[in-house]
Amino acid sequence: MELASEWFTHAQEQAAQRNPNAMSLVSVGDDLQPSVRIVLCKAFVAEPGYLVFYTNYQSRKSTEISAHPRVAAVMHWDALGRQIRIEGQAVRSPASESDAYFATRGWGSQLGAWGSDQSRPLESRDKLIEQLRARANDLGVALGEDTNTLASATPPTIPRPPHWGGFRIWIQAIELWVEGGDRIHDRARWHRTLTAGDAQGFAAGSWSGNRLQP
Ligand SMILES: Cc1cc2nc3c(=O)[nH]c(=O)nc-3n(C[C@H](O)[C@H](O)[C@H](O)COP(=O)(O)O)c2cc1C
Repeated sequence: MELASEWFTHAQEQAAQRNPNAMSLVSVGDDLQPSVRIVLCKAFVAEPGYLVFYTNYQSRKSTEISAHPRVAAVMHWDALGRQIRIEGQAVRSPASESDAYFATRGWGSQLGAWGSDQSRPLESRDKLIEQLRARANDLGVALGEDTNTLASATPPTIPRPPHWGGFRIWIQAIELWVEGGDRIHDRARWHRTLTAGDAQGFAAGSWSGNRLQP
């Protein structure tokens, strides 16, 4: 976990690519159909071993995770020749942590979290703008000509919507992959057991691991 966390930090520092904290996140529906999308990893907590991403709690991914908390994720830094694969279980972050992160976002992103019912059907782009303006109005935020500008000079205080927040992915298995010449890559995988603890965490067993053939 320490090494994986170092890789994650290194990729940010090197600005290895746009969104070096992007990861593909897989969830599974009731019909066992996996679905995948990119989300941004906002924290890599080596001890006790979880990742954090933020999203709409009513989105497809969140609905699937609520019913089936087992997820998989992958990060890939092409310029660095590195990949991290993760399997684990997702639980909602504590509300206080989501509040703290939400408060660091710009007002535009904060408003966006209120304005979009992520993953729901949409009649037209215009309807979305209408919805965004109406919700901004409900929050007492006056927008300018377009939705990217404010009518007032002072940035508004926008609270976190109850339907938006973080998930912690508790890591049960992790593989580090380093690109090698002639496809002779270097792979190692570690795993541990996770036993359900309190609502927001797990009791984790000790890690064991081994190298894998490329
Ligand atoms: C680079 C990039 C970063 C993204 N980051 C997030 C994110 O952190 N959270 C999020 O909910 N969606 C993020 N998205 C959008 C998701 O990929 C996806 O479209 C959205 O979450 C809806 O997914 P769902 O319908 O499966 O729930 C990102 C997309 C891209 C391309």
